[in-house]
Amino acid sequence: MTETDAPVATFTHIGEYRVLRKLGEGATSEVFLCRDEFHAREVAVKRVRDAAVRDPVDGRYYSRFFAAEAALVGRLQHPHVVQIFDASDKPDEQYLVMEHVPGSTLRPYCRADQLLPLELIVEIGFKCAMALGYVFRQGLVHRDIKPANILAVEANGHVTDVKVSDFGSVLNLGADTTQVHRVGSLTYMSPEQLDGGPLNAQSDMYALGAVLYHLITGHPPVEADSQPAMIQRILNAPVVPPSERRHGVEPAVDGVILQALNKLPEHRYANWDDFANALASLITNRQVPRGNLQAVLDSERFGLLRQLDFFKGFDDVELWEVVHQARWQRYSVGHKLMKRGERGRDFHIVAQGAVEVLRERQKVETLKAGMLVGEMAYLAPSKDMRLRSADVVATEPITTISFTPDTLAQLSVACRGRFNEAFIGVLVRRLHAAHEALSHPQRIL
Ligand SMILES: Nc1ncnc2c1ncn2[C@@H]1O[C@H](COP(=O)(O)OP(=O)(O)OP(=O)(O)O)[C@@H](O)[C@H]1O
Repeated sequence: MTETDAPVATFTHIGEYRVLRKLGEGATSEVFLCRDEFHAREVAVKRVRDAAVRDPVDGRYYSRFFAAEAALVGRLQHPHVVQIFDASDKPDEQYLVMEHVPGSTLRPYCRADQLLPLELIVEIGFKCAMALGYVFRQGLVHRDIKPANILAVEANGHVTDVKVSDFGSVLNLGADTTQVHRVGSLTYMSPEQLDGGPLNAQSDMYALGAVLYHLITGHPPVEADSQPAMIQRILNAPVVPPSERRHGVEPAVDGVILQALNKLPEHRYANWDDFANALASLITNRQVPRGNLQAVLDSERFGLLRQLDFFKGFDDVELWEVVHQARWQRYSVGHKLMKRGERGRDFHIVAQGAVEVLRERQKVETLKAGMLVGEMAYLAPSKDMRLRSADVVATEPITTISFTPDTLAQLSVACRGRFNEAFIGVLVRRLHAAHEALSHPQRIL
């Protein structure tokens, strides 16, 4: 649903949150943009409609859905999952306070006249698969993945990022309290979910496959005139390959999407990482046409970081922080990344290619992908030690990931901790090598 400019009717506050305007509404609730004065930030507050709670038939279900989502306050912290900051479950005022996502949802992009470029759809799929993998590792199955529940961050009319939202139907695999079964939206629902069978990560995989199918083709994978016919088709009818409905879709894309949509959960992906990797490889293997979205896609950056030794100790969430906070740059052969005698505190990690370290024009070292450049000046305890001691020149085209003390300071404490551990590892290895060289000088001759 798109943002509406409708004036807010009768109330100025929801709890302590000052209402600024309405953002959208769903079947049971309205969502408002509000000001959180205490944290000095704007938040989205989802307020359950009084009528929904009082509904004599479905009211208790709505309360359970609300409780399931409210139980996640502070629990899900992933760049592609909408954060839930706070909740109130007073009977007369039930609301959730969430991170505000500026943009809309993926719903408008399912319209045949508003389809997104293929590479962006695959990139969206990759981010959602990684996010749902994180959610599943917390013991949760979302159960209602659909375009309206994936928020799209938009800037200048373009989708730049996505965040999975609306955990009202979440199934907690580890909880022993009674949970509402048979929830979800029919169009994106897996056969086993329809059957009321046991649910696992594979049910959300089917739903994500159905969302991607809709985004690619402008049609859901299964369509029918009536609900019974729809159920029959979801259970039995083969899905038309996306390539038959959109020009330029390669068989490899069909393969990835149709595997997620397999009627049998055991024939889908074994785990979320496999699904995410299958999507990422469509981009790295150039099986989706490359437009001019951005030089390097986030999924490629993420994939690169995962391969680098320096980031071995980082978990997925921390790697995403690096993807978003670092300055990524490409340089051609001969570019001087650093000059001897210069002062500076930024440092780089070579992500692709190689550089040479030169002293008095003599090569002293070649640094390849995953190695650090300039970290000594960054780590130097005093100003006089911050002079660059060598020239560093690209000998191959390079991609660098760069940080300044300021950008590093914006990372989470956990992520900065990982950097410190990785720095210590590098320094110990260097000390060890110097020690070896001193004790066995012949080895370096
Ligand atoms: N965190 C957010 N930031 C910005 N807009 C949001 C946010 N959460 C929801 N919205 C907007 O509000 C609309 C309704 O939200 P949501 O889908 O969560 O309500 P709902 O009542 O649970 O819907 P339904 O039950 O129909 O799935 C969304 O479609 C979106 O436009």
